[in-house]
Amino acid sequence: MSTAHFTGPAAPYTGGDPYADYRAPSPDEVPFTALADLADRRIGGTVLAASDEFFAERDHLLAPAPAHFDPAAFGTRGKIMDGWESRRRRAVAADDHDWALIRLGAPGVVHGLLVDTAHFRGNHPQSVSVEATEAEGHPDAAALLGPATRWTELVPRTGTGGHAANVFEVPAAARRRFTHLRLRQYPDGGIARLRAYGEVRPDPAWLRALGTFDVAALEYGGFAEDASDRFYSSPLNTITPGRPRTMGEGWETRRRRDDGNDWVRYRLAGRCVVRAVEIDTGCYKGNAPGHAAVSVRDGEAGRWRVLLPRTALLPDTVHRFVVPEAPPATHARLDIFPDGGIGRLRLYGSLS
Ligand SMILES: NC(=O)NC(NC(N)=O)C(=O)[O-]
Repeated sequence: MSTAHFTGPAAPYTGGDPYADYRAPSPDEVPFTALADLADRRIGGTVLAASDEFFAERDHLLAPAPAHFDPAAFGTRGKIMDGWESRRRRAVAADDHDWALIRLGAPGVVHGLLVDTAHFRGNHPQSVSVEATEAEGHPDAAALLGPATRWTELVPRTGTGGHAANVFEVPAAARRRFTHLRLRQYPDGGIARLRAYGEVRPDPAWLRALGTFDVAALEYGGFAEDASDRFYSSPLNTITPGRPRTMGEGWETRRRRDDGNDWVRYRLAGRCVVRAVEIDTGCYKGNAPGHAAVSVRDGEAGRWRVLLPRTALLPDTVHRFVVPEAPPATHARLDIFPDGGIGRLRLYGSLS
């Protein structure tokens, strides 16, 4: 069964902060939003095709930042909207709709979806549905829309609110590995963002062929399970691809005023042996941690064993450490002393 939070139509924008009357459930009501967004552009998600994008391009759907609204921005086609927006259909039949095809950045099991209609007030869809498929290789839009593709329903056609976070839990029967999504909006309208929260399931043959890879990386099935502090940014940022370009693209904690230290606990791609550790304090110049340590654990109940003892860090630096002899591990823990920012943590190793 799908859990829908229908918030109804939205009121017109009357000035001031456009998010002041945005409707969203609290994070406690939708725990799946703490999982990784498998459609995220930063790990390779893309919108392959859409039936119509007259008012606003489909690519906005997967932008990582919340949708922006400038009341004064008009272009030659109408109001400039930060989302995917189709034209108004005329002579609408019951099943008429617009659609978009999304390739997930990382294949995986989707636990819940967010169809965000931020700033679409009089022009949000009346209802939406989402399906998913698991495809081999790199099918294009024509192949995905062909008769050979088997689609599984994640969200049945459900009423959507305007200027709201429309969240849907995926039923247990549909919690399988998928590579692509089809988002439909009935009969037409605008959607600011689509997020597909879940667990990454990489291709095991690819990991076997790689041999040694970053076993903490989100794209290979790593995850930041817990952290001492999420004040400025998410610890998930530390395991995303590439180097951080700004402080906002890493994990930064608030200034501690006690004797403790900040930390992140990671679940690794599987049971692995780590051979090399990379700690990147990229972009953290006045707020890099003084020191860091890395420990690993084998299984949920395993004992933490030190992989990299407490070591001094420099600001804005990629630090590389070869690990002499590491035990097999399923989890890792990064401790920073006392607080500060970490751009990336890379744990190079192989599945054991
Ligand atoms: N004010 C609007 O946004 N109107 C139209 N949309 C855009 N983007 O201009 C529409 O008809 O939905």
